[in-house]
Amino acid sequence: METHVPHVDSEENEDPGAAPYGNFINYYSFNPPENRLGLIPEALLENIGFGSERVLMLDVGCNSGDLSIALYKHLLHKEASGSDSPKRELYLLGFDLDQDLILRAQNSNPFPQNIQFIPLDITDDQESRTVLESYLRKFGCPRFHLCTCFAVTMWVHLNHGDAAFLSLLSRLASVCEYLLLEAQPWKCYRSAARRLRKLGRSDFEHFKALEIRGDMAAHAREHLEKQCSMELVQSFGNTAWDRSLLLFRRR
Ligand SMILES: C[S@@+](CC[C@H](N)C(=O)[O-])C[C@H]1O[C@@H](n2cnc3c(N)ncnc32)[C@H](O)[C@@H]1O
Repeated sequence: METHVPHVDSEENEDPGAAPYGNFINYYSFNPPENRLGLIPEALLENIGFGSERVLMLDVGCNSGDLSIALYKHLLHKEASGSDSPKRELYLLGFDLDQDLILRAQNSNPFPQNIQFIPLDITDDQESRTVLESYLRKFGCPRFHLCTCFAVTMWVHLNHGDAAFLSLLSRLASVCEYLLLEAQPWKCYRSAARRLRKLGRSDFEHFKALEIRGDMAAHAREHLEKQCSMELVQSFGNTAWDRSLLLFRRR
């Protein structure tokens, strides 16, 4: 029997006119957390050497928090099984520029002691530095142990240009020991821009002028390795939307 599933192969096929920063209100109905979680080992934190100590995570552009929370549970699962309380102290700070999405994340947060969601625009240099440093200071940590940035780079790039794309990567590298990055491939940029045009709206401000184009994961890797003292340690493979999940570490 044939089932009719809407043909959605990337978020850019949704209406970017209504969500020009990728701030889709129903994101997880078409890209459920499992799509990414399936590629990420449950024992990731142990594998990268964070034994039983306190671990701080940062999730950049967390939307309504569904993936942040699912990832939090995923990474605790292994150790939590067989005992009532997880052995590890895991804290997660998720932020997004969309206040409504953050409100939803806050209202459905099952672990408010350990997970915090706040509104923040990563392209606001001063504010993001102040807010992230103040969070880290509370824990007496110089950096987050793990920063995740899923499907955000393209939106920063399209809306703010090449320099902002690179400084996003530099900023992330400067605040963490490990960075798990899912950068949207170039074909997604084209469909996001095409879709906007179809809706009769003008292009993303920077789309035509972008010089960084082509293999976006390779560009990100080059910048992180050459300019940010990071190195690629592992690729977890490609998601159903053909995006690679790359893990970098501070050298
Ligand atoms: C496509 S969604 C991805 C959500 C989530 N990271 C995931 O992959 O499941 C992109 C998110 O990035 C957020 N975003 C875009 N530009 C941002 C910025 N400059 N600062 C913070 N968040 C941003 C959007 O509001 C949106 O929620």
